[in-house]
Amino acid sequence: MSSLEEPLGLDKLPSMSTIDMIQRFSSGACRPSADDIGMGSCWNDGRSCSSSNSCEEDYEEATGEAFPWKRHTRGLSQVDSFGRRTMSLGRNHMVCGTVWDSSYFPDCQYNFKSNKKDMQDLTNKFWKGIPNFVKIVEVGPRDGLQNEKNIVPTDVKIELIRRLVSSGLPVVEATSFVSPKWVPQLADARDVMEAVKSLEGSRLPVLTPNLKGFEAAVSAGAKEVAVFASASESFSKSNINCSIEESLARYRAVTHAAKKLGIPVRGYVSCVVGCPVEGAISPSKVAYVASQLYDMGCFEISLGDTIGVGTPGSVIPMLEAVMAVVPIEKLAVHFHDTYGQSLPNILVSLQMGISTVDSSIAGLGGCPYAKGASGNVATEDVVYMLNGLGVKTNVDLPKLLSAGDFICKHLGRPSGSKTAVALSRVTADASKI
Ligand SMILES: CC(C)(COP(=O)([O-])OP(=O)([O-])OC[C@H]1O[C@@H](n2cnc3c(N)ncnc32)[C@H](O)[C@@H]1OP(=O)([O-])[O-])[C@@H](O)C(=O)NCCC(=O)NCCSC(=O)C[C@@](C)(O)CC(=O)[O-]
Repeated sequence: MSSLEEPLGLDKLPSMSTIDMIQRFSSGACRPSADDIGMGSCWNDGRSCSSSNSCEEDYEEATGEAFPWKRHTRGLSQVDSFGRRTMSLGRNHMVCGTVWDSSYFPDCQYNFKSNKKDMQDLTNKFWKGIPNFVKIVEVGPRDGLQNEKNIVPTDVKIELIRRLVSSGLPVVEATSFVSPKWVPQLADARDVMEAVKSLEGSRLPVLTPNLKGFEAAVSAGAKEVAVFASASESFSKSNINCSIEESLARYRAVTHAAKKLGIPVRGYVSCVVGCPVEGAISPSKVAYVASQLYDMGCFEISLGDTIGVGTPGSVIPMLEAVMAVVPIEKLAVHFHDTYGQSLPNILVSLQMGISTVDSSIAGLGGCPYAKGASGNVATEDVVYMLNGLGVKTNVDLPKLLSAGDFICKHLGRPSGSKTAVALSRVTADASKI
């Protein structure tokens, strides 16, 4: 089967009851232990990886508990505040000449209004496992721009990163120290990193496929890196020109070198539900690669549906297999939106207890070595959904929209974010009144 023709559903994977699993995972069974949260295994003893992360401070302030990324099941005592939560937007945010008025943000207008009893019932039924805070990892400057036909000028990349950082995103993946022959779009990685390395407020990891890339990244000022393996043998070969085992050996060398320097390493697993060549990928393969990355010291494992063929029917069994070998609080999800399945996939991931979500501004993205893959889920759409769920992200939506507007104007095409398109229509209509 061409993996882009049919959605991967339960019939392609071990049979499991979706509802049973959601209930199992939403019952708080996956709550992390107190000493095993966030980047607890990050090498930098004594370094609080959260030190430069303003959202973490807000999170601490909101919950009175130490960050990083401790997941909390929403308790009934929080129901009241949930009902009242809205985005804290000032009025009249300027977005590239557009007036973003908070009264036009639908999630303010349509926030759920109900009595306390109804809210408690709803919370019990559907939202029990959803975390209070979700860490968004913005991958647009890397995953987004690596796939652009026309190479984006360095100063535009730098300005995009600056805007994304100023929107409150806790992590903005800045670029890739890969071979410029393989990805010419990011050949200016050193210049980009040198220009953004002093920006405060967000962590700025970069991709490193081997020791050469790791050393170049560190000498350009990177303080965090990411390695990227695949659950598909064919994709590993086409993306990084080596087998899965060879890639793991390379990444052991990278994590070893990083450990000596106290640099945290994130691990990606791509093709977690489907591969453009091999079709469906078994959850056990994903679990194997994820556990290898975790065992070598990656502080977080991002599970990528690289070609965007997953549905909740295939994502749930995959997550269940990975959660059996890697603690849930160390997992992130990374969905491409080829079939428009990203938001449902994110929602079930949250219900299963995941609290880190990758996304890309304006839905930019795709992998040059994954034919047919479309962009990532748009960050604006993820923030809009999380705002609607009352989940905190600390991201300022108008500033995010402004960043999206900036890059789309540069690229000369409309945003891939439905939220951005809808809100720009709303404000355009309002300005005619
Ligand atoms: C891994 C390699 C380097 C192997 O590439 P290779 O050709 O097998 O490497 P090599 O070791 O034979 O070296 C060939 C040449 O590349 C140079 N080289 C070697 N390493 C580097 C480096 N780090 N930086 C700069 N140059 C490098 C090396 O010095 C040499 O230069 P020459 O002697 O010919 O002048 C190559 O295949 C590569 O760069 N691949 C990266 C492809 C890529 O970035 N793909 C997109 C990533 S997105 C993804 O994976 C999915 C993800 C993470 O987004 C999650 C999801 O969406 O699901």
